[in-house]
Amino acid sequence: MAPILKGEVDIVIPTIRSLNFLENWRPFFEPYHLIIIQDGDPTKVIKVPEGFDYELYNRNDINRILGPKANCISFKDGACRCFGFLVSKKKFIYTIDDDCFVAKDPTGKDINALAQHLENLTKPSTPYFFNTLYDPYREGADFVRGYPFSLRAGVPTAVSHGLWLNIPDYDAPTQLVKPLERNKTYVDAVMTIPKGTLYPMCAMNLAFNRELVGPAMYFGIMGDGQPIGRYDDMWAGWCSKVVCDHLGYGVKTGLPYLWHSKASNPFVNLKKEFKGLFWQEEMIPFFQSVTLPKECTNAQQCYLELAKQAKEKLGPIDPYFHNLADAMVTWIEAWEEFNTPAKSNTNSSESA
Ligand SMILES: O=c1ccn([C@@H]2O[C@H](COP(=O)(O)OP(=O)(O)O[C@H]3O[C@@H](CO)[C@H](O)[C@H]3O)[C@@H](O)[C@H]2O)c(=O)[nH]1
Ligand SMILES: [Mn+2]
Repeated sequence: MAPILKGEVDIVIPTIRSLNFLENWRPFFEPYHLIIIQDGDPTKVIKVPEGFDYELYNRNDINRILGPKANCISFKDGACRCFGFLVSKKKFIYTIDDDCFVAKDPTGKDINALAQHLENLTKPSTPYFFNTLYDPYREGADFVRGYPFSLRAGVPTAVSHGLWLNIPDYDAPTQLVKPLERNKTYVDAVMTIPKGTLYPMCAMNLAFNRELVGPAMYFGIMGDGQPIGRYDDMWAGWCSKVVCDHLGYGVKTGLPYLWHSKASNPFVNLKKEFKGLFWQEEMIPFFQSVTLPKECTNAQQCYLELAKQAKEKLGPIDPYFHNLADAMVTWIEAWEEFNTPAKSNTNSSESA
């Protein structure tokens, strides 16, 4: 079978380890283009398994390409992945971590996670009314009795959030008290997260429509030099959900699963997450109450408005939020620069 939407997808991988996991994904990823963000020491040479089509950026490349704007891209945190979203020219992004492997469905068949994400993204979402049989557009399902006919066309899907077998995406305190917990439950469902409901977005197995929501998929300033780490995907998830709700786009969660073989250390994670564990109790109410003016009609405009409101409402918590709001503005400036047709050549350090 021909690979689905071959020319319209980039796979973005942040890595501070190795890319050996790609061997496991070869049958599914080889037809697609990879954007690899090498985090940490830029002098380290990382090997990309033979046969993959890729471009690779290390910190020196990011600094050279973005100049002063490079300070909006995190160092020593998986948040660096959003540089790949910025330089991509494709409609769809699939992003995955380097400690994730192909999972099996209950029949023992290998799951093609990317294919399921593309299926989710190319079919509508239903954020305004919940369908009790979950995704009505899946084969074998439909809208149940009592579902408003006026809403059955759905809305465009902007985000597809996949899940994880084996090691779940727990915060450090939960990991510490449940070191042996493993997720063995495969739930065969895809559902739209209702309008007005936030969720903890994990970037381990995530796909999105870059044209609809790319500017809102900014992973913040985390890691080296920052008081917080590992809240990158949470921040992007809250921002992008608010933007999707405002613009009338859908966010789905559920299938596909992959197999996460956790490589991060919960004690190290606790140090990185510590402030976030407190701050999230104020960040979330901010996102729950934020409203965007009707004049904001695209993701860039929404995101700049969010930056303004975040500075005003979250700034009093800690000076970090002032810097984060400034970085959000820099990100949009970079997005506009890179997403105008004349500025497409980034000269990555390697390509195949
Ligand atoms: O400094 C770093 C640390 C990590 N990376 C790369 O980022 C991904 C995820 O890292 P890791 O597997 O260590 O993290 P987990 O706790 O298992 O995963 C979740 O944490 C999230 C928050 O960052 C992440 O999105 C979740 O999936 C790997 O590819 C690392 O190599 C990095 O580039 N720099
Ligand atoms: Mn991991």
